[in-house]
Amino acid sequence: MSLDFDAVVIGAGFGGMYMLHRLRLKGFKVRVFETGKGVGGTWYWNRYPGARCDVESVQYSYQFSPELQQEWEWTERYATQPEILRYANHVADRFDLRRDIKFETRITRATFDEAAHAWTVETDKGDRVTARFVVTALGCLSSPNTPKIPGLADFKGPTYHTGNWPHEGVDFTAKTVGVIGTGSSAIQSIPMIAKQARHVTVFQRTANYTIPAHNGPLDPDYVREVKANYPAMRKRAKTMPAGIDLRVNMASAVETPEAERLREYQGRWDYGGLGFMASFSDLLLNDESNRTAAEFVRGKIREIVKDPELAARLSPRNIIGCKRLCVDTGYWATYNQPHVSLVDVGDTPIERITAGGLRANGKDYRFDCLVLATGFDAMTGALLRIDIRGRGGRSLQEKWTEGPKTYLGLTMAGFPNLFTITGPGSPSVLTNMLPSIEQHVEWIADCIEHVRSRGATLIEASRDAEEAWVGHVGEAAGATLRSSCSSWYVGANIPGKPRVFMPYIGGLPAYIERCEAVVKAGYEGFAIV
Ligand SMILES: Cc1cc2nc3c(=O)[nH]c(=O)nc-3n(C[C@H](O)[C@H](O)[C@H](O)COP(=O)(O)OP(=O)(O)OC[C@H]3O[C@@H](n4cnc5c(N)ncnc54)[C@H](O)[C@@H]3O)c2cc1C
Repeated sequence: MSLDFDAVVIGAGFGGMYMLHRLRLKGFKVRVFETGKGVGGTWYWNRYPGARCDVESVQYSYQFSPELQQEWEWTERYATQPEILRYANHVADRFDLRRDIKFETRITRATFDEAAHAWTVETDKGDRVTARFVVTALGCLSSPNTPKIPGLADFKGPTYHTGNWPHEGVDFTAKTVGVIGTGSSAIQSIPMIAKQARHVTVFQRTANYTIPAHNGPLDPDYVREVKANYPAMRKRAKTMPAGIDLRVNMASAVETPEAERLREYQGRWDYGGLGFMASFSDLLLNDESNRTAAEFVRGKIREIVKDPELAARLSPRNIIGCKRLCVDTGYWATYNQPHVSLVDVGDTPIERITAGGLRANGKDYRFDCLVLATGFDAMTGALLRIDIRGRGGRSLQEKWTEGPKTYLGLTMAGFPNLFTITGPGSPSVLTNMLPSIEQHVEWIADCIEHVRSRGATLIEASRDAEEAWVGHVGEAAGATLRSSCSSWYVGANIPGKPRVFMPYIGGLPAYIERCEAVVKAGYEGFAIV
């Protein structure tokens, strides 16, 4: 059987773009399919006001190409969505990627042919192509979650989802706006929406923790230093649990005297960003330690928000780090403005959306525009929207009824020749995603090359290897406070989704070591045919 492609890659975000480049370098014939009209993935879709990265720009960059690193100039400590999208387009131009990407085409089905050792992939545009390998680069946060609130279709004004924002932008001037959600996208966008809107009403189910970004222009001396040391930074990223240098303080919060502990938190707060969670090494291991950090942030909310009753309602009650920590610019202070109000819908959920607003707590709230900052069906959502059929016609949906099962977050038993970039069971969303993506792409490309070099046509994870890895992922999660906490990491935001801690929490270095050991042992846990 002659195949159309060596590999089909699904998605043209940072994962799919690098996968295409890497496989091409090895001489493979590749076709990428992408739903959007352009490259960039997350940064193509999430165009809401205030969207920006929470990992510093110089580190939220590809690290595989020294030339790319030298030529690209980031302007701010945390780049905005338009700047990151420009970067993605620059990468596509530099490596001439577009000629192998079919845009505006969604993959709807992928079926494994056991006799031919190949996949047949079908699209919503009627394409039907065959390939030896399929690599999904669908993203962990790419399937927007629209909650099933009764009456959503009754709303007469415009409704916007932060994860699928209109490309022409939205002008909220003189409008009243209702925002549902207080996750990361809400925390970034509410201060910006409030700058334009006549009134903003925020509907909050769970208060969230956020740390100031202290964003600003990049100091040219700092950029020069970073550029001079990029190769070292790449190596170092892979030795850090989160894929970035958060300057982890190895001390325990509870064993540190209070004055010193508060100094550490204050220093991290003043510096800003995700490093706050690295103030002490046991914040996610010990309830008491976690409480000291959580209480520090609650104290800050009380300082910033003038109305004590409002400050109390904005103060999170769950553990800090339950969800990915947010990084903001002026979030808490936004609530001091008279035209911004907060409605709690945690204990009494929204009853229904109405033609002119919504009804909650027995009260009607009216607004012109509705913003759904309601997040994503994380990690598995985009994969399960494709009808993927492995051996015996068995679907991925059937395989994952009790939660996702993978070997290394990269492959699945029963689904030969299929690879998942940042799949469930890999560190992915718990890290700076760029080094995680690069490590996956390089591992997958090497693996495919290895199969070819053996004159083989099939590689498949064994059930035993998969079970052992799933067990290890669960054990690692169980050792932290995160596993028992209600968040999208465990699918808690999606009704009916199995409650399983999906990413691998053991850290990037341990994960990379395991992936490399598997290769050294001759692709241990795999059958190569
Ligand atoms: C608002 C926001 C901010 C973020 N900030 C950070 C940050 O600061 N640091 C960080 O490390 N990570 C961040 N992330 C995570 C971010 O998703 C990753 O950093 C990275 O962009 C993921 O790249 P990707 O290529 O894996 O996936 P994505 O960028 O999600 O790309 C996946 C692509 O697959 C396409 N696709 C999906 N299904 C199909 C299909 N069936 N057929 C065809 N195409 C399909 C989608 O259209 C999309 O373009 C953020 C995520 C969001 C949503």
